[in-house]
Amino acid sequence: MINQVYRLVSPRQFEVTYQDFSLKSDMIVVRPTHLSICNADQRYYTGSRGKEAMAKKLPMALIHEGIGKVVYDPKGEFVNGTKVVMVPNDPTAEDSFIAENYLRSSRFRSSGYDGFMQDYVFLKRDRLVEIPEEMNPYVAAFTELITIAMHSITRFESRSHKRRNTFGVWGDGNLGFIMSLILKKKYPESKVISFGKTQYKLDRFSFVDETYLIDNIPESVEIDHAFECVGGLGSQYAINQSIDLIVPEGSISILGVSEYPVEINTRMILEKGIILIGSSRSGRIDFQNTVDLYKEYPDIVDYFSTLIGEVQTVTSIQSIIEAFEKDLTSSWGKTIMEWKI
Ligand SMILES: NC(=O)C1=CN([C@@H]2O[C@H](COP(=O)(O)OP(=O)(O)OC[C@H]3O[C@@H](n4cnc5c(N)ncnc54)[C@H](OP(=O)(O)O)[C@@H]3O)[C@@H](O)[C@H]2O)C=CC1
Ligand SMILES: O=C(CO)[C@H](O)[C@H](O)COP(=O)(O)O
Ligand SMILES: [Zn+2]
Repeated sequence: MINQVYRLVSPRQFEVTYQDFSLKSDMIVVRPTHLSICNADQRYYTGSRGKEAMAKKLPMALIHEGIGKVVYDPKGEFVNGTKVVMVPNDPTAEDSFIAENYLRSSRFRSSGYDGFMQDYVFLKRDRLVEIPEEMNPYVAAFTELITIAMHSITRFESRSHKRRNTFGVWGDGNLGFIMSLILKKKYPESKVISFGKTQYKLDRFSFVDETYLIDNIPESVEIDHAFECVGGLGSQYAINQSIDLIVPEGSISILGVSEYPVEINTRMILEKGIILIGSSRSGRIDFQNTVDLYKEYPDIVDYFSTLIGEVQTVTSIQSIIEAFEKDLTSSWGKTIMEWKI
């Protein structure tokens, strides 16, 4: 069958390409229904990813957050119409110690390899996870971002000491909101403190114990473990602030992506014996754990729905551009594309 793939060819410019795909393969065919824009996609769309990376990775279809419906399963295990979340990481090897998303041989969609902006996505059998039939599709669309927080919490749990009285989460955007919410659900007895730059954003974090603007933190505040969900240059300030507020031997999980290296206070990392935990992307197990989380705490999906920002129906390349432009000017939440092209 001939598939249409919508690829970014240069900043703000998409082109359709046609790919022949044999239905005789073992791949499952999924029709995307709801796609969600990540900051990483925006860095390619706007060209801020840097010349070298742009030259190396383009042309490619963007988007690694999305859901769809199964339209063809050669083995018939998935009934046609089954709603699934698609896993963007594509491992080519296994390792007993290194998770699939850290193997250098793995491919990741919309980072040098075509993402979900296609008429149909062809996936290996373990690269999709069924979602609850009745689930809000606009929330389900950004499940991948939720798996990022789930994955980093799994890493934190196996690497940090067990005193978890107080968590500090830096970032008053999408990932900071998701991280704060999951920590509060998983550790109801712990205090969760969210740190941000903008009061009206922090006002949405109604479920945490305390929120602070980063330039107005009382001296008495201290935390056992930190999660940095900021990215860019702001991550430098956030990491250093968390180093200052952390109790010795705590952990700092770093999730924010920075285009350039940032300067951090290594002297105090040493003096306090801090454990730094880098966390990037996620794998199939994190998607399964996230769907299980939706089932265990159905109210969490309602909280996540406050992150639905712009919704754009996509029927043409022009409407893809409109979605990315709206996302750039939106001050809160995720931009979702209803994929009807
Ligand atoms: N590790 C991974 O696998 C993944 C990483 N990411 C990365 O995580 C980062 C956050 O993503 P997302 O939440 O979607 O982005 P957002 O832009 O929605 O959130 C970042 C927020 O942090 C705020 N901020 C800036 N500086 C500080 C500071 N010093 N302290 C506290 N908050 C601050 C920003 O405010 P303002 O806008 O006013 O500056 C913004 O509200 C990005 O770098 C993204 O690329 C995303 C997905 C996966
Ligand atoms: O968003 C992400 C995962 O959800 C990662 O930040 C993204 O994959 C980084 O990719 P790149 O190296 O292409 O910027
Ligand atoms: Zn992402």
